[in-house]
Amino acid sequence: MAACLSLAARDLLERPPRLTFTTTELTGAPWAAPGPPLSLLAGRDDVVAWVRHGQGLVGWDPVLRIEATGPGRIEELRAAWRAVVHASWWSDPLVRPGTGPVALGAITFSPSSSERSVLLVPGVLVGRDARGSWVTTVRARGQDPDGGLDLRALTAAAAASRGVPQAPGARVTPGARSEASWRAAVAQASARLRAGEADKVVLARDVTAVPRATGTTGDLLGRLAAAYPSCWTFAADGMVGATPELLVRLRDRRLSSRVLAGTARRRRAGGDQPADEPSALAAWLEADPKNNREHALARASALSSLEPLCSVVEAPERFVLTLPNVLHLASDISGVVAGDTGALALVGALHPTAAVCGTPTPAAARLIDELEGMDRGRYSGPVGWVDWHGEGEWCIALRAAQLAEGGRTGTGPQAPVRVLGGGGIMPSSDPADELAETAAKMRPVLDALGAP
Ligand SMILES: C=C(O[C@H]1C=CC=C(C(=O)O)[C@@H]1O)C(=O)O
Repeated sequence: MAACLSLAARDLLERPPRLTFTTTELTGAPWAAPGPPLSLLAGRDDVVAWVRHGQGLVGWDPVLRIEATGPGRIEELRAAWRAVVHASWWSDPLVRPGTGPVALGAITFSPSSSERSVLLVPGVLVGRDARGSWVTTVRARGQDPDGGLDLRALTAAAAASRGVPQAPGARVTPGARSEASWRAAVAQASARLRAGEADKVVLARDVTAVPRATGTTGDLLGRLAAAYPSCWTFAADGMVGATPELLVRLRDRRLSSRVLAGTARRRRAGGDQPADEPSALAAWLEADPKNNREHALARASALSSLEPLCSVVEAPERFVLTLPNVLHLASDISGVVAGDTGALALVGALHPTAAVCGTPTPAAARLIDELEGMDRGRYSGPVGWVDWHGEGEWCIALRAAQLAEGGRTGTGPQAPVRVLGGGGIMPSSDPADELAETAAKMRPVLDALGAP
């Protein structure tokens, strides 16, 4: 395994590393059967992942880490990745989304976060789409090509797919603030919205989960993906989760985005109480004025950010997205991108959306700074991947957690895990109800850890 080169995006521009990427098609039984790619991460820490419905990308052994902070972080990462691609050689007989040079990244919500925004180039990246599987290996130019990946061993690992171990169980303790103090912040936010400071603000909170036994990031991801197959299960630099919200997908100049805002939580069966019936909850959600107003604001703000960048934008009627823990009002937006705008430039134009910040953006961001009382880190920031010609797929890091030490080897999910969740606050919000909503949004990660 080659050492990982860690560079600030700005410094990298002067002298980008010269990498060689080799994509090879993976054929044969294990690559066609259900199982890979996520099963390849079983037992591993320090991984990257982007998987939905059993397809996507999983990688390990990072060779390059590009870091940026501050208001220019997205643009700096974009420029640095472009410089890396320009300085690289690659061989890619497949030329499909996700083949050839690819970097995965996690970007902070706030420009003033003390955490770093990163793009990571894994030394081994296995991909799978509807047409088949492949692996891309990366080495620094001049590095011994024979020190590369043993394809037979990789295929044997894919064939020996083992089940995901049970969740270890975890103890949950308060994060930056207690539940009572978060409810007080929601009450203050609603009062300030009623006074006209903004239309909507999204407030989040965190809890700390301490697993009761050692586990690995790969196993945690396996449990998340099994429970939430329609969400994007992701991992980059220890930021992990299973998010339902697509910020932007850019493929062949066509853009897609899924805006979510407005939530009904599903209660499980308990005692003699039956579980909530999704169709009844959906009907309630579709008729609820507070949730509809919240969704309309998020949808309008996404459309106004995208319209200047696209030659065509389409946004059919909103619909209800049903997940195991919650239901959301959802709008799918599609468009054709004008000019040569890449995925990271679109991420920069869209972030922060009204689904994670509020509206109008500057007033909502100010309320978050004043009332939330914590650094969100990469939670509710963009997470995703970018390829050699700037296309890719980026979601919003929701239903997510930050593992300690970036999830690096030896610090897997036994070390404290910071789990975060938030909700759109409106003038009429009920603090207790908003708190329960954040708890429902934390369930994916807490269940994957086995927390009660
Ligand atoms: C901020 C979160 O969810 C956002 C996305 C969907 C619905 C939301 C809501 O109804 O409040 C939030 O805007 C979160 O999951 O932490």
